[in-house]
Amino acid sequence: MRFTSRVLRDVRVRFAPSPTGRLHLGSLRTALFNYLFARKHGGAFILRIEDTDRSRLVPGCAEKFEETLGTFGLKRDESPMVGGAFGPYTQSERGAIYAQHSERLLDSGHCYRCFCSSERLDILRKGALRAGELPRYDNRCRSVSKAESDERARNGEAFVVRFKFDKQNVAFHDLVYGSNNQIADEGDFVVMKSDGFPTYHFANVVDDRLMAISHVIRGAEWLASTPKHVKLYEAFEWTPPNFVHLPLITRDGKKKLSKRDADAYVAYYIEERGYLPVAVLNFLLRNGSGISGFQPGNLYSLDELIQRFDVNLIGTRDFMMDRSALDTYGRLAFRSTHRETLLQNVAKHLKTHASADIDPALLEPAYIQRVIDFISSNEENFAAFDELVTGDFSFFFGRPSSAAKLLERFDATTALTICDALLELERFDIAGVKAVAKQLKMKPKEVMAATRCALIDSFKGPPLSELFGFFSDDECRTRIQFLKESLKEGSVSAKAS
Ligand SMILES: Nc1ncnc2c1ncn2[C@@H]1O[C@H](COP(=O)(O)OP(=O)(O)OP(=O)(O)O)[C@@H](O)[C@H]1O
Repeated sequence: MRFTSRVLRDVRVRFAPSPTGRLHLGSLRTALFNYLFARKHGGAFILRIEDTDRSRLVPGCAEKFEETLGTFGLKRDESPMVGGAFGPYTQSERGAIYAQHSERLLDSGHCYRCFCSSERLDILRKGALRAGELPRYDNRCRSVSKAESDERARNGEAFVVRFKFDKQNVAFHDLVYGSNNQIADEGDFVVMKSDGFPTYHFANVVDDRLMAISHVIRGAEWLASTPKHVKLYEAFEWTPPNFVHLPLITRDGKKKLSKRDADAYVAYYIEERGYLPVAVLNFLLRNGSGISGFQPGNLYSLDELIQRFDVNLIGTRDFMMDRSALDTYGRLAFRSTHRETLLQNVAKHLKTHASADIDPALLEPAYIQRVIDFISSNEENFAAFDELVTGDFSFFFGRPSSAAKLLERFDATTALTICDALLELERFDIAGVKAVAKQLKMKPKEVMAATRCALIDSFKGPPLSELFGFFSDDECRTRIQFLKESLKEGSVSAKAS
């Protein structure tokens, strides 16, 4: 069944992360698809916080999710912070709603209380595993009479609420994966835990219904649980929403990227490394899935992505995280970003990440502008701001901090002699360096290499003539003088101001 790509009525989608860690690239991709779908069809994009797993809560996460979505321009129409007519949008604040709905299914006979101890469940689980089977509850408490169940609950006995799961006729249609009857059959599943909190499945169904969600767009790891949800909708006599499961970003082609992967955090790429958000979004879509006319290597704005988004084009193949592609988009993003914005972002990143004793003059817009012009005039570009702080272009914002690099190629006496001779120059230019080479009876190439290293702490990099054009004579002298001092002290760790 093809999905008609037109403006639909009453489209409401939700991105529903659990606040158990920072947002990672996989979740961001799923959030992006939700957002594109909502905007494409004139609908609402909702953020719901699914915090029913109390044991894994990380304080502050939910607020950070809102901030991160904002950073990427994924504007929420409703959320815990934005508010909205269907709130509260945090599941832990919806306890009374779940209790009331579980009562409803207890009354209708679709659910029952289960008093089995955790020891008994453990024995069942281990027995199944020993037999090479999937653990499955044996539905024992189904046979406890209503009167006995009420009595035991009144007496304060601990219980969970289970749903009578009939796995017949559970097929459903998914807009990406098509007809589906995958099923994780664990027997009658829990809807309310003994701590009074709902399970993911139950809260999800109740909230999606009460929040009038038209399309459930989430990662494919939930495909196998969807039959449970379908059965819950049936029990409530509700029409299920449309299901749109998305392929997952994997670490290695198999394992789903998750909050436990330290280098998968969105904040790491934006705040630490300094990639522009639009670069990350394009990176996440780089296999073209869901985007009409997608050309790899092109950079698309969020508006263009909305225009091109088509749910029928979402493929079912999982997507491996290959970070090397991110730099390509990083470079494209810098090239296409408005100068003013770029300047502000560079300054902001430097203020946070450069060393505390950085010369304030280096943070002036005019200086940053010169750096950017210099880099782009060399047909080069940076992919992320951290290249200006710790990477190939860091020499613009920090002087060499030791003579270690120079000593990789020159012995200390030769290095010192070259520094002394360079410091005698009135002007720093190629002719001056050649004159020094002649005076020291060295090859010009060698003295040029030493000079470049004194200026930028590297034997590679822009032509020396351009470096002389960029740095003032005073700055060249300061850098060479510093190196001379370090060589004299024999120190390799002295810090430049
Ligand atoms: N690797 C992934 N690729 C694509 N979507 C994902 C990925 N991981 C999670 N999602 C989706 O992102 C949404 C929010 O997920 P959530 O915040 O619970 O992250 P999670 O990584 O699944 O958490 P956990 O740490 O419990 O594994 C869900 O719809 C989920 O299916």
